[in-house]
Amino acid sequence: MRIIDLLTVQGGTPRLRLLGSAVASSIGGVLLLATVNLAAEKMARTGFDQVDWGLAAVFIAAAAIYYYAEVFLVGRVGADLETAIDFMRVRILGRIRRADFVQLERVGQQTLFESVTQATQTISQNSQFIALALRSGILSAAVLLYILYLSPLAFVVVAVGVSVGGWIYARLGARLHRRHQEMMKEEAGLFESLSDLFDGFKEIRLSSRRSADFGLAIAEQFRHVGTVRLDVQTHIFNQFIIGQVIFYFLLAVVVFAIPAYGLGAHIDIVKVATAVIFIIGPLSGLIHSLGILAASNAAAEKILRLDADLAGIEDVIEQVEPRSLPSDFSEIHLSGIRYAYDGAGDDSSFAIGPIDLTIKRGEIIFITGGNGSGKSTLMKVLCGFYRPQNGRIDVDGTAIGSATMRSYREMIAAVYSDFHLFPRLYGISPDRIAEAEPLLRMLEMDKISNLHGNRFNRIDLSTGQKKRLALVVALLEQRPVLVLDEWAADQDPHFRRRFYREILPELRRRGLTVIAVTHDDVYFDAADRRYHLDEGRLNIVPSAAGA
Ligand SMILES: Nc1ncnc2c1ncn2[C@@H]1O[C@H](COP(=O)(O)OP(=O)(O)OP(=O)(O)O)[C@@H](O)[C@H]1O
Repeated sequence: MRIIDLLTVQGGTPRLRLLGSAVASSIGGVLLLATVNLAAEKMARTGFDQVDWGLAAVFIAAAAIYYYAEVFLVGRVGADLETAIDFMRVRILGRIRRADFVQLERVGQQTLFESVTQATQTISQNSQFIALALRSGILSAAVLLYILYLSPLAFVVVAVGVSVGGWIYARLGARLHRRHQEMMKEEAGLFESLSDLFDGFKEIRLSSRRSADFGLAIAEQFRHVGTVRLDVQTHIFNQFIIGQVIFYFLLAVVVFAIPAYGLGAHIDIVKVATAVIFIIGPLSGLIHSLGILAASNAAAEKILRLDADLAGIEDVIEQVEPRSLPSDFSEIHLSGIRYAYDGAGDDSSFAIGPIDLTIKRGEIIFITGGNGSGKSTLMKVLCGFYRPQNGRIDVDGTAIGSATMRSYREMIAAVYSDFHLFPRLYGISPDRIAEAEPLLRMLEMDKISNLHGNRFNRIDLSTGQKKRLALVVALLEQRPVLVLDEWAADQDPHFRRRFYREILPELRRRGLTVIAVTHDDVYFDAADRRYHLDEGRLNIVPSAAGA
């Protein structure tokens, strides 16, 4: 059971603890049953005005054992599962941070999101059902043993009845499970349509025909999901009723069929019937919780599989002792770099290279090229996210490999075209935060957003404004190399001019090396050199033509 694997992920002995308390709870339960049966039998023999205080004391003790074992069991399972989930979440987040970039892209955000949020939620919401299933299973077995003690024949009858009933119930459950899966699929489709509604709100509002058409389609989807859900509810109800009928039928076998064959004289029918009535509770609990347990188990499987997958795609640079690079560099050299998506040699996949490029310290280099020519891909290779299949990157003659990659990445700050602005500054020491003010002024953001401590007081900004804040953060990192991917594309003409004519020269004065992807042909002269990418091939543009 994957849910139990999840429980034991941190080591310790939760299995034993659970089993111990489930056994204690079951002993308490059977003791309650046996005491009531014994007291009833005694009363029938000695008269109804006689109270056996000894048995009453045993009953209270059994009730206390049952109560405390149950409370411990349910509480403990919940606590153990929450601890395990917290542990797994932190471990998975750590693994995501250390994962190989390309392989993480393949895992996809959806899987990560589902496992870290929805799957963990399913488990923690249903933790009590694990305890219930365990306790109900053991208690049912204990009551069956009690019936065996009362009469081997009654035991056989009840065991066969329970097995047949269980089989019918499980068959119904399998059908229910299939319908449930269908319902989940339909609901996922509905969720997608709702996302369309929010993401495409503007487009929908702009066209009344699209809006009406979309409304009809989504209403139809709602109707369909409603029908499937009703069908699932009917299956659940049917299963419940049939389950109850099976038990009553079992009771009827005990009180009618056994005496009918003249076997009643050898069996204490009343005690067996009481035991059968008693076993209905734990058996229904077991069957009910098994369905929910299956969902928790599937969720645990999802989490554990993601954890294992992420462990398998840990970036190699995390597995080796990092080596530092000299703090001052003179040049970064890319030689014979070739990178192809989806593995080398696949003709259908896009590839860049072979690329030769030398970037000298303090230079401003522009990379230009049409849409899909490979500019962002080159930036990802340059930043060390994509490992080229051929070629190498050198810093002052030192080849960048697994051991030096971390130090190499530490040289680079970047604002990508699909940048993310964190509302908080992470990894920037408090004494550097004071340097943010002049940077915010330089980027004309000081009147719009400021740092309060290490947090921006506003990030509900336009894309161009957010990019300016992202550049502030990149500059606060004080790395020698700055990579900008179409940074100026979202800036207004005034600020675009300021960026190319004032800010870039200022960054050059500060000694930064800037590699910028740009389409702004008016300002190509702001670079020391310009390279043009054409279907993955990089060519220098002679300065007379470009700069
Ligand atoms: N993760 C990926 N897997 C496979 N192919 C990809 C992936 N990302 C990009 N590509 C392909 O690589 C090619 C180059 O993409 P890239 O984003 O580098 O272009 P670009 O020059 O930055 O384009 P744009 O100017 O439109 O931003 C495209 O044809 C794209 O389909």
